[in-house]
Amino acid sequence: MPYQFEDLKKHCPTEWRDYIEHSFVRQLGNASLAAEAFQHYLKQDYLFLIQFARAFALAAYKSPTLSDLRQAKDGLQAILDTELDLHIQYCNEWGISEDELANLPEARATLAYTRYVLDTGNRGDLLDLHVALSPCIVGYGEIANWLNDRADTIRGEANPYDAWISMYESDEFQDAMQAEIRWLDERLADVSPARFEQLTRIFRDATRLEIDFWDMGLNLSD
Ligand SMILES: Cc1ncc(C[n+]2csc(CCO)c2C)c(N)n1
Repeated sequence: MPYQFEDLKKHCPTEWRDYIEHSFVRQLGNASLAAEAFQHYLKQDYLFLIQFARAFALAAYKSPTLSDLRQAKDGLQAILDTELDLHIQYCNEWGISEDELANLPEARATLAYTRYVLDTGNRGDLLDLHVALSPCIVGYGEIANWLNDRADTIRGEANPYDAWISMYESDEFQDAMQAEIRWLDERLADVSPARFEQLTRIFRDATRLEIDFWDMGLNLSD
């Protein structure tokens, strides 16, 4: 049986569930999340996205074909043209300028996750890098869908975090998630069991670092 993206998730079910169904996510959905926690998360996510933009640029650099280049470019473009706009807009509403954002110190969870992905991409090949990036791309799309399926999720003006959910449930992000899964399915089909084990480790580590990122937001840790 050839491997598929789904098999990566099957090899770390507990970590994947702890990431998707994290308390931060539940509270964001039912509008009970403390404003300070969301602010702390979103400010750190601005810094995170700048490093992740570099990781997608690294994927472009490591791309041998035009279609691989396009896949990397789509990720970079989504960060620069869509995702960061939401962060800048929320922060403007709170009176935080972009200059201030750019000069914030990085929390340890931000440093650990972003540098882990960049290092994995630097020393490994394009597949290692895409596997390291996949919990972020696929996870946030899944989180938006998971929240939408829950009865206690509050949508619209009654939830200050509605714009966040809307962004990740949008066709643009859902399509990007599907494109990433297709890209990975095609490459994973050819890997050996030993190589799959290596990739599973990367996937699990990146998923654990996503959990730490939610914890950082909830606990206001720096
Ligand atoms: C900690 C953290 N993890 C994942 C995302 C979501 N995300 C980051 S880059 C990207 C792909 C292109 O937009 C997506 C979906 C985030 N914002 N912050």
